[in-house]
Amino acid sequence: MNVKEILTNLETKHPNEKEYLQAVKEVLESIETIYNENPQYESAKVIERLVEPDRIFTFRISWIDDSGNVHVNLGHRIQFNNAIGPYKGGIRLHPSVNLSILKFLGFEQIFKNALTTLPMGGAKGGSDFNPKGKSDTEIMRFCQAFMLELWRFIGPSTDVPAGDIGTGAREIGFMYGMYKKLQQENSGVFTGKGLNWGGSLIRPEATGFGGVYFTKEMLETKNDDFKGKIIALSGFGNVTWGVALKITELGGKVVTISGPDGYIYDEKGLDNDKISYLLQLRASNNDIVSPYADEFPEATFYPNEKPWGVKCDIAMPCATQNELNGEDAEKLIANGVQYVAEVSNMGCTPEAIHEFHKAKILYAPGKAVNAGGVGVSGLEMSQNAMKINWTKEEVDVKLHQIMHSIHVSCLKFGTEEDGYINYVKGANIAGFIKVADSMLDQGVI
Ligand SMILES: NC(=O)C1=CN([C@@H]2O[C@H](COP(=O)(O)OP(=O)(O)OC[C@H]3O[C@@H](n4cnc5c(N)ncnc54)[C@H](O)[C@@H]3O)[C@@H](O)[C@H]2O)C=CC1
Ligand SMILES: O=C(O)CCC(=O)C(=O)O
Repeated sequence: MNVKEILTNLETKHPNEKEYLQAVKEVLESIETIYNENPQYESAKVIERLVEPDRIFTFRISWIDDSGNVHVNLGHRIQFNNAIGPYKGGIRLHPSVNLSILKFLGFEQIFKNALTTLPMGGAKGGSDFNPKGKSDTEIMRFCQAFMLELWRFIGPSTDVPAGDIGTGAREIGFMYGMYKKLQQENSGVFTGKGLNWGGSLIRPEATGFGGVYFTKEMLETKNDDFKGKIIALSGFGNVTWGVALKITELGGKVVTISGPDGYIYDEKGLDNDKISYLLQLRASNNDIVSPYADEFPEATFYPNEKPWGVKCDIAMPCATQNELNGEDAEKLIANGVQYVAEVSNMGCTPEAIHEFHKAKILYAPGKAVNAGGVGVSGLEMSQNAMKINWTKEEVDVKLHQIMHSIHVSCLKFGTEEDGYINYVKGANIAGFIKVADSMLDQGVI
């Protein structure tokens, strides 16, 4: 494989898809050596087949707001690769959604899902619908209209969507309700469902909890733990909530959260009441974090700034892609950061990752750190298929096993000669080998 040549071809074909090209470049650079050492990959054109989605569905969504006005949005589902199992991945509802963003997310999802040890292929979907300021009935009408198009392409053994930015239990409920009405079946076609109708315990917490379990293993490579550590988080959504909850339980202190309007510094740290308040803040649909400082006056709100200038031991981006850049990384390093665990998908830019690697700071990518979310989605699928419910403890044990196994894979493929762990390389190689070998087994299709 000639990485440069493949990237040049992709850039020519998809010139405006910068996030997708960024995600592909990172994976190709990580796997280049192992790929070229195994000529069977080249002769089966594994990479050329892997970098293009199996198919993309794009559709118009028309819906009516509470005042009777008609709105039109675009919806998409990218079914990227199903070599190891049914297509699986979340649905993002955010005005920034476009094909480049969904393709990068779907591409990352292939390797992430492979790392979980469970049989799930990679997919992603979403719409440029903006949930900000919408009423519950408007969200319901949008979700129903979205599903009116998507239902024909998904199914419990074909493609199983779930949540992502802007899609939580409420939206999954509305989408699942419409799917069921159209398909006339009550099956595990979504994950992240409500507990009363087929959901799994711990799925809401799973991305955050899994991220913390993975970070705990990173710390343990240096005989370290969370006790007394200062942690900077971004975002205030589902993932930030789960991460904050588990870190606090393990004795760490979360001092920042953030939103598109700026960041909050809370020197005393988030306690359980403050963490519960995050759920309220997210459910308000205003997408601003500043009300936290009104509710808890000991905290300070810094408008239009990111949280990466504060002094912390561990940084965990939890909001969106490319939210931590090279300059942010330099600031974190100057302030003594020791570990960076990316919980958002592709939260760090290539320049930031370069800075962390150069400074030998342990940095792990989203596809490893946040895989607990889709991991527990896989466990939800298993429970649905068996028509049983596991207890909280049973799910949590399995989530620990999944995160431990991902960490072991990263060590196996990412440990360098001097002992430094390159988690990017480790996660990409481990995920790639499983998918590529499955593609070889199944012939050219
Ligand atoms: N929900 C899940 O199970 C999983 C989520 N993730 C990733 O975690 C991240 C957060 O997702 P959730 O917490 O589920 O979503 P959410 O909708 O609950 O929260 C998203 C947070 O990110 C912030 N945000 C979104 N877009 C932004 C932008 N353009 N600029 C600044 N802030 C922005 C929002 O203000 C909010 O605080 C995303 O990168 C998502 O892809 C990854 C794995 C699973
Ligand atoms: O639970 C899932 O199926 C997917 C969650 C997700 O979208 C992700 O891992 O980025």
